[in-house]
Amino acid sequence: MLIIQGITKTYPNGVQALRGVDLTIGRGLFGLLGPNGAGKSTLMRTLATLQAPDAGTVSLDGRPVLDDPQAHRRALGYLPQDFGVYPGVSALELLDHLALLKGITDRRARRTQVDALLAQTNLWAHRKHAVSGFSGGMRQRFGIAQALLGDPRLVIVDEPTAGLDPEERNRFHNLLSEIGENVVVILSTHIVEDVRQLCPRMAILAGGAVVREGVPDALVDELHGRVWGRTVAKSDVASYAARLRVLSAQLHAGRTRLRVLADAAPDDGFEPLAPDLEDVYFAALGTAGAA
Ligand SMILES: Nc1ncnc2c1ncn2[C@@H]1O[C@H](COP(=O)(O)OP(=O)(O)OP(=O)(O)O)[C@@H](O)[C@H]1O
Repeated sequence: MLIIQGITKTYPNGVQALRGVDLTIGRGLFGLLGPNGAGKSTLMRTLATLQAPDAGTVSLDGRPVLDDPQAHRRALGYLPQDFGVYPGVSALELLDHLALLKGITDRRARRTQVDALLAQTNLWAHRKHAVSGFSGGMRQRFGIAQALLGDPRLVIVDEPTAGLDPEERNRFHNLLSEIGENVVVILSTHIVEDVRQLCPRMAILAGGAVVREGVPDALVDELHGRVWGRTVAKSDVASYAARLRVLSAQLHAGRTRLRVLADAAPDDGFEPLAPDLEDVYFAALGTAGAA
């Protein structure tokens, strides 16, 4: 169990990236959803003990994390947003090296673990190839292999599926959900679909604060009867947006499909829609999604 209380962070340039974040996160995949700049990476780096917050506490299984980062790091796996690798070094060599850095000094134990992780992440056949030449999906799977070194109790993955093609993304999802059976996994992302597919619990972060938290299906149910749709001419979108709470405005065959949040049909042209997680996301952000 990971308990985050009152985490705040203001950068030296005055940007208040986190404004008192409280979250309690149990075993399994937890989705942390938020737009660019919401503070997700700042929170992930804080949990990874790579930067200190101005205030707040974090505990993992009852033990304080920020007081003793060194000890905590051994229980932690982290796949950062930008994962750099040394050019020309094979997956096997690099993973072995990272295992050593993580304190797995016994040669035999290290080899056993490295081999098992390369197999688990479906990279065994590529173990002698340079990671720098891997495809995006293989690289991210390697990122998971290194994050799992040392059997961490908490695994943090920051925007891991950006740039992956659908097949690679699927494969990566399966790997993540497998891992989530045993440990706390925090998946930070701006992709609603990732959270919908993978996470039994989630939170939405916006402007450095948690604006929504819970079970995705329950959050969707709360919007039942409040989401309305209408197809309009592109030129009319602005006038609808001025008087209604537009959740999203998406082009469809040259016209615009509006999804609106309202307690009753705004006018006769609107039909009731089944809410989805994207509606929850945009309702929480209080802004319209991309047209
Ligand atoms: N080192 C830094 N110095 C100053 N400001 C920063 C720094 N890192 C992040 N910020 C600012 O803090 C805010 C939160 O950034 P953060 O990277 O945590 O958000 P994010 O939700 O992860 O977004 P993204 O998906 O774009 O990474 C942003 O306004 C960002 O510009």
